[in-house]
Amino acid sequence: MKWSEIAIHTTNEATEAVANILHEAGASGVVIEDSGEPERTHEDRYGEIYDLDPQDFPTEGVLVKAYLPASSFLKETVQEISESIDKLKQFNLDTGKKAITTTEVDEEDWATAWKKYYHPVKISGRFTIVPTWETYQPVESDELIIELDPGMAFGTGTHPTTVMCLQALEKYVKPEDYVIDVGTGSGVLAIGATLLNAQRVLALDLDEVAVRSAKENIELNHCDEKVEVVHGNLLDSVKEPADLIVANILAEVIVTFSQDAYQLLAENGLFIVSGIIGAKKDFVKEDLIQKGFEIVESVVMEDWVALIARKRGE
Ligand SMILES: C[S@@+](CC[C@H](N)C(=O)[O-])C[C@H]1O[C@@H](n2cnc3c(N)ncnc32)[C@H](O)[C@@H]1O
Repeated sequence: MKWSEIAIHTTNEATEAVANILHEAGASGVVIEDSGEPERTHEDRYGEIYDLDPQDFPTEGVLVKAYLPASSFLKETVQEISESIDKLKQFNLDTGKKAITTTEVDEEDWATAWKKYYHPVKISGRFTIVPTWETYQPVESDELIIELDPGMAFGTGTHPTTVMCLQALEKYVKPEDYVIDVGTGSGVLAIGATLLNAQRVLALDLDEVAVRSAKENIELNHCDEKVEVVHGNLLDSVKEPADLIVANILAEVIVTFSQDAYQLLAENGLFIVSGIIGAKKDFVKEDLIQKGFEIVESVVMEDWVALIARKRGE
């Protein structure tokens, strides 16, 4: 699994605000490397003094690093982060050089480090996402727990686009629905639909790694009897009509298969789409209307948009 490391060189005073921006951009964890750190005295939890290697730290200022599952949203996410950092100047915060670099890192480098920062999180009225290595006791009687180890696939469940899809599923999935999840990633939306009592779910992804990860998570959540995971491009291999199609994929990709989605959906069937950066909302909206959908709802979270569209009668 590949991760995108986004490193921002900033100042001490802006560190917390920058870390916050990275969390809001969906980072599962943020690491802070302060140039002053190696000079401080450190004790481990057994009371032994240890030294830090100065080579692991910047020579001046602070490096704030965030890790996100490598995805097609990297360019938009970096742009969003950069704009949010620029806005900090309004609060008279000196953000320093604000040099942003992105690097692809391997699962092995990051796998153990990021888990420290990923904890159970309630993301809607009923859904709580719980990492597999945490124990969690449900608080509400109707709470739905999704256990996840995103491993190498996109979908810690906490990215705004995923959260909006899960919230929409919670609102619109009806028992007995046949649901298709296009670009399933970690399988999080397919699991969500199953927990909401969808009759059957088809989860599709073009990435073999995502297909493996989705299968593992679906089994972990005891949803494998209802969910079929298939390796494939968008809706190319699908013939059977669906009641609801959900896709958290880039705007440019949504418009390439919105016609297929329309044809596959039963009358009044719903097409829930996210992965749309704010500036592309009208572009997707107009495409969906032109293909025969009516927009039922439009939801915004941070810089991202989700649209819920209904297939109008022929
Ligand atoms: C942003 S992730 C969404 C993951 C998950 N559904 C979620 O909401 O967290 C997009 C997923 O779409 C998959 N994908 C991208 N292009 C695809 C295509 N042409 N056909 C099928 N899946 C695709 C990617 O591999 C990735 O797993």
